[in-house]
Amino acid sequence: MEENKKLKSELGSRAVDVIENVVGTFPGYRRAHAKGNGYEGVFTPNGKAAPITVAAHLQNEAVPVTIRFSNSSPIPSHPDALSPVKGMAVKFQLPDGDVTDLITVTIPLFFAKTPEAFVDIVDFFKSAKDGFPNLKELATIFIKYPECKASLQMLKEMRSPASFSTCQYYSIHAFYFINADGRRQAIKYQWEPDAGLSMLAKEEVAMLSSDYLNEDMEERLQQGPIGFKLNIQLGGENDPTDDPTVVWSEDKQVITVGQLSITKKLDSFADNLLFDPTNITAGIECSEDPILHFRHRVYAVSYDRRTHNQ
Ligand code: HEM
Repeated sequence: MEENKKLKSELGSRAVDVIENVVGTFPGYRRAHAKGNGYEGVFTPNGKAAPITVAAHLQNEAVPVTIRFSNSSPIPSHPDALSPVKGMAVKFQLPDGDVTDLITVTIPLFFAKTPEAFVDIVDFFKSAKDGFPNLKELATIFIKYPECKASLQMLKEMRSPASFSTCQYYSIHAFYFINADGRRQAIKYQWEPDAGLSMLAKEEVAMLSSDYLNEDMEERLQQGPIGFKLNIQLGGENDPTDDPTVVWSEDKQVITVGQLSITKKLDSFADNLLFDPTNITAGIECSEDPILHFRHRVYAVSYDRRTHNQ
């Protein structure tokens, strides 16, 4: 048991090491989603989740939130347009003083089903990054991990968004909601933008500054708050709860459970905040997804290094 725990913890460091091997080390920065900005806002639940979860922020009382929008790249100087997947991390401050996190991205599925697959696949990108993608190795990756193809294909087709506020964001992982009777319901989260979806053509992106997303948010916030609906998708019997490489079908029941209103950019954003997808409150449980649990260890390693100026 102890041995198993140690191996798992080592794999967490190994995941951060492989990222650093591919892109380099940027002391003080997150090892993924390195460039981002903080905002504050309010989340107002509409009570529709109350029959299926006792989670405090999903009842009837509005709660303050801290939000971090980010580029997915581990390179902090990467221009916004070069990093099509965007992140939205939300920390809800609960009435009892506790916090709960919800981390989402603009792609609905992930490329790895297990921690080992993540390490192998990212390791492969080292050869691609050196300018000589080893095609034999790529073929081996596809044979060993065919499930990675769907997300890599989607990634290839993704365009840069007009704004952080015009993207739909997905939790990718499933979670369980637990109600007052102890009943469990599998769910996935989505943030739906009030502004609607808007992506840019390649020619439009070429005209923009490397920091255009931050500038866009500042301009929009001068006009008023930025809104998102929090939706949950209810999982059925055949929807996998342990596999982030698979999306649940679109016709699944989707319920809006609350409204986020982002009001202000945080000037002195304490970037030593840690958003952890397994940091959840009573009424919510992690699914069996091994990637979800692995992220807890990886983020702790990244946090430890960046807060020790490594
Ligand atoms: C094996 C899988 C994954 C690994 C190894 C990984 C790695 C990392 C690392 C090292 C960080 C920086 C953590 C920190 O220093 O605070 C990070 C941040 C982040 N990751 Fe992941 N990640 C994985 C899967 C995912 C998935 C499936 C999502 C989809 C929701 C995701 C979304 C994000 C976001 C949005 C952030 C930025 C959070 C913030 O703003 O603080 N990651 N990831």
